[in-house]
Amino acid sequence: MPGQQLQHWRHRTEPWERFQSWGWSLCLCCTAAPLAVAGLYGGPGRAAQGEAQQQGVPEEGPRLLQVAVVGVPNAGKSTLTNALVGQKVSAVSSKTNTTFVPTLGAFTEGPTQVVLYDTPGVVGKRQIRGLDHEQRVRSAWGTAADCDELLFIIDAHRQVVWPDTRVTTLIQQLSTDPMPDWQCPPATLVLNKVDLLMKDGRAQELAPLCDQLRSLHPFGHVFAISALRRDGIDALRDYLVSRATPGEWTIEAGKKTEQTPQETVTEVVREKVFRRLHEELPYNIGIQHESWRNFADGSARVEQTIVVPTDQVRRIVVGKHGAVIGQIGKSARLELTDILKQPIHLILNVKVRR
Ligand SMILES: Nc1nc2c(ncn2[C@@H]2O[C@H](COP(=O)(O)OP(=O)(O)OP(=O)(O)O)[C@@H](O)[C@H]2O)c(=O)[nH]1
Repeated sequence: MPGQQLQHWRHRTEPWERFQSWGWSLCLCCTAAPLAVAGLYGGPGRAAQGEAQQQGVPEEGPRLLQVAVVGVPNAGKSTLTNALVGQKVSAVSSKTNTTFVPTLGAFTEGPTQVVLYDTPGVVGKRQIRGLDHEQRVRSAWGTAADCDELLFIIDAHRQVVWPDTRVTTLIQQLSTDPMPDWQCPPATLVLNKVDLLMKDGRAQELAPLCDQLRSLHPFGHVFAISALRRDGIDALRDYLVSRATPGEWTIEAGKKTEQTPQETVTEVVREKVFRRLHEELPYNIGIQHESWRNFADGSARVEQTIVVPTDQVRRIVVGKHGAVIGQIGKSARLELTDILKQPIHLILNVKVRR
């Protein structure tokens, strides 16, 4: 397809040569597509912009790209959003459906702002379980429909090892009808968790997968990445920057999210709860913000309540002698102190609300 380019993944810590043969096989898999080496993509990359600014080139007007990160549960949407933004804006856990509502994060490069919406995991109509689930899926597609660009992310390792027809069906639906009046924005395919394929020695299976998925939907570009290890993230960022068009920024300059600090605490606490207890917990657990008090030494006391549906779940979350909630609080506090750049004293309560 003219103009299409395949960005391929490059391992940061290993010499490029090691992956060159693999890169060529990807190139061959899409014969009409010129191979663009990660980092050499023709868009206005960071290096070029920095150079322009140094040379005193006058600043252009603002540019904007709104991007929806869409995929099945657990594909790595939140991990990718956080990696692109460069800050935790969305909860990540191995428990599926950690993301309840679209979460917004942004990064800026020179005159360009890229706003990312991390959406709840989408599934086919037949896999929807209950009204709540239907609303989450609908909100994901609704967010995508309003964006300029769609990143459709899949767990490439899983798809190679256990090919899942639900994923391929969803990709087919991108061109048709995930929701009424749907018009798919320009879509990019993101093959995530390539680190696991490398580990299993199955990286060569990415090329046929890429071919198969591109035959189901006319993806403009394909990126193979590891969101967890940040491999391929810079190339994807540069590509998104190159897609922006003139437009006013929607998030204040210098900010990466519109989340209030309270919401950031809630998101981090939620992630830690699900990470620590993923198999044991039901989904209907809420995190409620109670209070925030700043102290003269620059620290803050933040109190939140984990709302659980039964006494049994409360006992699981608290743990023996408070061990579990203690660990959750400690890891959340350390991460929050890092994100919010102020020492956080985190008080977590656990309450039953049926
Ligand atoms: N090995 C590996 N694991 C990853 C990668 N990206 C994400 N993960 C892991 O996959 C799991 C799911 O990641 P999330 O980012 O929460 O996935 P999601 O698509 O947002 O999930 P939902 O919110 O449930 O839809 C987590 O345990 C991540 O650490 C990757 O590139 N490599």
